Amino acid sequence: MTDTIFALSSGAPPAAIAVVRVSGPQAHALLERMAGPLPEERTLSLRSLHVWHSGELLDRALVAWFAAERSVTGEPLVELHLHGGRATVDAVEAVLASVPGVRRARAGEFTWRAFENGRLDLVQVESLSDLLRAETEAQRRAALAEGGLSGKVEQWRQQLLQLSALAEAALDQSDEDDVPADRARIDAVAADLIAGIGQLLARPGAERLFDGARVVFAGPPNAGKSTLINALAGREVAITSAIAGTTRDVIEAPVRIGGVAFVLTDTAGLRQGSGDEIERIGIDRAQRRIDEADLVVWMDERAEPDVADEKLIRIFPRADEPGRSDAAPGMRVSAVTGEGLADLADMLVERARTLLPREGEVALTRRQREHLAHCHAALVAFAAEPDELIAAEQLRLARQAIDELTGRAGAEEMLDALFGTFCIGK
Ligand SMILES: Nc1nc2c(ncn2[C@@H]2O[C@H](COP(=O)(O)OP(=O)(O)OP(=O)(O)O)[C@@H](O)[C@H]2O)c(=O)[nH]1
Repeated sequence: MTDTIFALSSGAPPAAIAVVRVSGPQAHALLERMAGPLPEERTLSLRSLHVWHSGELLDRALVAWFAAERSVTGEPLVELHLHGGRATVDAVEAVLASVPGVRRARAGEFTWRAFENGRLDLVQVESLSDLLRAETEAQRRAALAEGGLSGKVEQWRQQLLQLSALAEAALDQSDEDDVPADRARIDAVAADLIAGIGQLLARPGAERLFDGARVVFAGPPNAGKSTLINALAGREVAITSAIAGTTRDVIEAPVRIGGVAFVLTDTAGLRQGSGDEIERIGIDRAQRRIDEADLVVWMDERAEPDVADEKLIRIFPRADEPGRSDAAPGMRVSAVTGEGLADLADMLVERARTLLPREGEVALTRRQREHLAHCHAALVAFAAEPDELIAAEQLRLARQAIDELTGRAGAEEMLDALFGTFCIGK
């Protein structure tokens, strides 16, 4: 029999209220034993909780229970809203744990059960995972929007099933010359699917939102890269010194600016013809970072950047220093006086937003994109395939890709990785 699991789901002690959730076949019986006859379903009711064998009072708490058909886990579920002191929570948990077949939940186990019981599909689990780890406003909104993806995918799956049925019927009829295959309808459904999925694939992905837009600061030794990163980050993240070549490797600082996540990367100064082997390796790495960056803050007024326009931000650093030319290209910035810092921050946010999913729009994670891209490719191959048997195989591949996307066809490793991101009690 399935274990009944419990966990503190919110309000780590000491807190005003600590919610312990209990899910599994014994959940309702446990509540009855502690609190007496079950109150109305899905309604918080005040009850005294007792240790049933000794009669000892555990807490006066708000309790609620949910039938399996209406619970988030798809199992009998109970919530105990306890007074959030350590001793109260410990005492209740100890009583629960003393019952055979009842144990503490592992990380993500409530969500896992919801998935197993068909309450959530994998796309919904991912958006929940994103919501729980959202740290910026943009991430929170995107995770909520992601919730809408599941419905869209289900609609595509239905269309694919319809397409498969049509193609199957056409295959059966192909020997009978007098019955025209419903080719026009097949083409229309396929074209619709290809367009819809293609549109979503063309949008910026969700990973930048969570991983942060990658900004590389590039320029000669002593340009003030590390000092500028520290000023933007509002803390010491990079080593600064007056000795040219201080930053020998790459230092990354995850920061939030204007509600957007960034990773600011300090690179070794791009000095040509450096004699020092270690410094040269640092410079190679810097070049690679520039190639991979979303945005490059170029801090060298004497050299022309070898960086695509759409990711280039040119600044004129250390602008406060006497004798610095007024005619140099780029936005004047001083990490010391603060001149131009707010403008630079605004520009970073503005440029980063063009790389990020638009607010409220569904954005795909890497995993989702991969499966949808497979589905899309199979559909395109299907539409172009004259041989009906090969075309049917392409449709099967498209269906498989969708099923992998929603978790109907399981890839165990991926499930482990995903559920590993949840905390205990979720
Ligand atoms: N006056 C003034 N000095 C600055 C400014 N930014 C940096 N400096 C000074 O310039 C020197 C070099 O700064 P860093 O931030 O270490 O320069 P870097 O580009 O990271 O140097 P490398 O690590 O060698 O590539 C330090 O002495 C800083 O204090 C600025 O805006 N104004």
